[in-house]
Amino acid sequence: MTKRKLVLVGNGMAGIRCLEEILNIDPERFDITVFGSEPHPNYNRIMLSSVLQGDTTVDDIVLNSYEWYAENNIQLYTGETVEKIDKDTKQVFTDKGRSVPYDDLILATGSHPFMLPLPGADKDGVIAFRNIEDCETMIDTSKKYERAVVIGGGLLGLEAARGLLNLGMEVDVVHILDYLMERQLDPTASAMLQEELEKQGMNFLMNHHTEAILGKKRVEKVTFKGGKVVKADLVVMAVGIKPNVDVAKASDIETNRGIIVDDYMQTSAPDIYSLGECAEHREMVYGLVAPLWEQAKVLAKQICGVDAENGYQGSILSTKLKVSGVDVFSAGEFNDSQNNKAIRIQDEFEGIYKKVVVRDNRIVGSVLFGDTTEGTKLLNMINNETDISEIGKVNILQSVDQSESIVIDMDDSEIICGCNGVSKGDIVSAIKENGLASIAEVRDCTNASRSCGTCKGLVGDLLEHTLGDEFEVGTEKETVCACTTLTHEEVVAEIRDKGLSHTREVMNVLGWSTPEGCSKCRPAINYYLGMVHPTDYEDEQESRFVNERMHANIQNNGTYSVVPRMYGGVTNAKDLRKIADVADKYNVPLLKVTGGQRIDLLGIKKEDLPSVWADLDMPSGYAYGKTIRTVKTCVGENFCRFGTQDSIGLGIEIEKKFERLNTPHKVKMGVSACPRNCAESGIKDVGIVGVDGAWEIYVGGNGGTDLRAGDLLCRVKTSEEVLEMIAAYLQLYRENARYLERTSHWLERVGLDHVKSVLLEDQDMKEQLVSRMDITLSAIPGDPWKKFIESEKDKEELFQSKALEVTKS
Ligand SMILES: Cc1cc2nc3c(=O)[nH]c(=O)nc-3n(C[C@H](O)[C@H](O)[C@H](O)COP(=O)(O)OP(=O)(O)OC[C@H]3O[C@@H](n4cnc5c(N)ncnc54)[C@H](O)[C@@H]3O)c2cc1C
Ligand SMILES: NC(=O)c1ccc[n+]([C@@H]2O[C@H](COP(=O)([O-])OP(=O)(O)OC[C@H]3O[C@@H](n4cnc5c(N)ncnc54)[C@H](O)[C@@H]3O)[C@@H](O)[C@H]2O)c1
Ligand code: SF4
Ligand code: FES
Repeated sequence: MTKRKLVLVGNGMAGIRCLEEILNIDPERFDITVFGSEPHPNYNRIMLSSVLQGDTTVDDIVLNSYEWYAENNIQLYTGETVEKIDKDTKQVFTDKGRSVPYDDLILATGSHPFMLPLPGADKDGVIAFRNIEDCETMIDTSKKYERAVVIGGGLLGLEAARGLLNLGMEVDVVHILDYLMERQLDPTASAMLQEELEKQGMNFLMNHHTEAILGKKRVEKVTFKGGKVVKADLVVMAVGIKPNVDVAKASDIETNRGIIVDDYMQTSAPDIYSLGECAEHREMVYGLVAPLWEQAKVLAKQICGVDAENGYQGSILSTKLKVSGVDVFSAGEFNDSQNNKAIRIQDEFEGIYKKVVVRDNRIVGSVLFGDTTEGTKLLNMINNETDISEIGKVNILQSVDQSESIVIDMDDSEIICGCNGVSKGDIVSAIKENGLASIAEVRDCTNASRSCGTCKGLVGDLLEHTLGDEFEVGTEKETVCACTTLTHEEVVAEIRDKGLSHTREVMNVLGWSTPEGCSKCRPAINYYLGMVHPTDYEDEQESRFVNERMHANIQNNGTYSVVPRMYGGVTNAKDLRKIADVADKYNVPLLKVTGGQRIDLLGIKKEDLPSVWADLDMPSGYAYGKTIRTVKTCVGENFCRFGTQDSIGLGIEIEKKFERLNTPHKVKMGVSACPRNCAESGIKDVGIVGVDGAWEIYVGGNGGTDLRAGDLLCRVKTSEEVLEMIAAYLQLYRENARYLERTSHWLERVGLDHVKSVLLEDQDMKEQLVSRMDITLSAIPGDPWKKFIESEKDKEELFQSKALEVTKS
């Protein structure tokens, strides 16, 4: 039987995916010819952001090598554009004068980036961000020039801006509206995103209408309505895309915004089909990859004469911003409306916001910020229209979190990794056939989880489900960040083994992919170096989170909150008067007693911080640090009729001993003098409870998002023993936890039994821990507020230093 001639116009993600599906169904059916305007084989366009951000290379993003085309007998013409189709004689004509006949034709021509028709838009240095060449232009430009302006605060603009920052450029992001990513986020998530990105060093020109691009041959300035002018050596336009309908239009195939197709991807012309960003289905054109996988499946069946059942029914959109250190997910209907109700969780301390939009007991949309682990699961619930009436509404996010059954119940054809179109069936067979045992191995073999990472949880569930007991949760290699392939543990081991002593040295010697590191790895390395070399490492303030560098907590309106130290939560009339005087003098809008029994002065202007500290003349309460925060105490034996122990005395002693100690994450403690637990010792990182003639020590408690009751570590008789056990426990945590891992998570990871075996059964080890803690405590510098009050130079540096502005604090 003679093969049918299939011509594919567009050598991009949608077209080639469809060919792969066709080859799976019936590899002998067609003689295939592919035309692509770009001079490359098919590559993963979505990974261009990662190339720009320095996380991967152009070579690594090729999806189908030239060999793949050859092996499948596909005639590929790269760098050649099809200009016209003759529907009567069934031929295509290219810009190189070639004509090729077809029996079936697929148009997968993608989109053109939208370029604002501004005066000066044709100058050198004005580009889009769509292909490998754009990416290379940005990388080259960053070697010679300093200032970039990105127009458009959508997904593409923000990913481009992050990449340019990584390349060392100063970046202004111009956005026409007053909130970012309005097509994906509600105003709350958008405001949180902007704040995080500002901390990373992005400068936003919100509500700005670009008017012109100035310069001789090359761009030099950008001007805006209202007269504002900014300098620019590079302008990247990221203001949306328009479907590429050029060849369809030139060939009288019906188009609207895109090439109009029916549910079987058939255009108005016989034997001509279309899919991907250029296709318009039920008045929708898509700008994301997930719909392409579904369209490719339908079209492959249709063109191979296999029953495509109901055809393509449209897709629910979901996106995730690919910016290192910022987790943002959005799916479906995310805005409030009359018919929808929303469930929201917002944790301002951890910078987490989760919103699930529900209609008629079905989830119809979601926005996640700060923690996107539930993204793919929620998307599946949206797609499957899961009835949630049986799930307590308030607990829905938790329920989603705990749901193990989603992957089990999924069909083999359902997509686990939307970015790379990898189905459950693909992953399960890869695990079985290749003996894969970790998410990294699945990623290397199937591409699942290679891009945005949202699907990692589901891939892990699948591994667990497929391998059963052979899969150990937590054996996953979790790298510090995308700059390195090393885990936290490996980095610490290398620092110790190789005697590394500076952040830059760690990055150089350990082969970091980015010379400056990023907002995830720099604070972590800074912490590890200080932990390993307690007496001689000079803390690198530039690698600290903004709150830690400013020694105050930045608030949503840009002012700061100031919390002075009150050991054990005890104060006196003199300190209260000073606080009251400061409140009057600086018009402090809010004075608030905190959960840790301190007084918080909120709304302090940045420039007033040193004088407020001077007037208070009290030590810093470190309410902003990855350190010992507070030791909360109950009144205890001095006043309470139930108290049998001096909880206040012990609490103050603990706080004085461990104050200013650097820890992987914040540490909160509590001392209660009886099991009534008025100081909430049961939900503290370290909680002490007085019982008849003894103290019980609880560890790993947490009163935050992941509420956890502490585990009883031991019971000791004296306050000296309490102090010693805390020293050993905290040192064990400091040496073994990953940076930004709370004690509760660390304890769950390593297990209480392990901690007990070290602290209670190995006296030698315990003594060594205590001794290392003593050395560390002896080298802790004095109060930071005092330093700024006493030194004009330090004060100046506080406001001027160009420190790393990092994300989560
Ligand atoms: C930087 C960046 C990051 C992105 N990140 C994400 C993401 O994280 N998640 C996500 O879902 N989506 C993302 N996208 C969008 C995603 O890449 C696109 O939706 C997807 O590539 C569309 O595939 P396509 O095949 O329809 O079009 P394309 O990939 O654009 O392929 C079309 C190809 O056809 C060629 N062509 C056009 N006309 C002709 C012709 N007449 N003759 C020959 N060849 C022709 C074009 O040159 C092009 O190579 C991103 C896009 C960019 C630019
Ligand atoms: N992570 C991802 O999923 C990802 C990443 C990059 C790109 N993409 C896709 O690539 C395509 C292109 O992305 P995009 O961000 O350019 O498109 P977009 O349409 O999503 O966003 C464009 C943004 O530019 C703003 N804008 C429009 N005109 C402007 C002007 N004159 N000045 C300033 N701002 C202006 C809009 O308000 C909008 O927020 C989209 O389909 C997007 O979904 C996706
Ligand atoms: S914990 Fe016990 S001793 Fe302390 S205040 Fe409460 S009741 Fe009194
Ligand atoms: S869903 Fe983005 S990498 Fe899998």
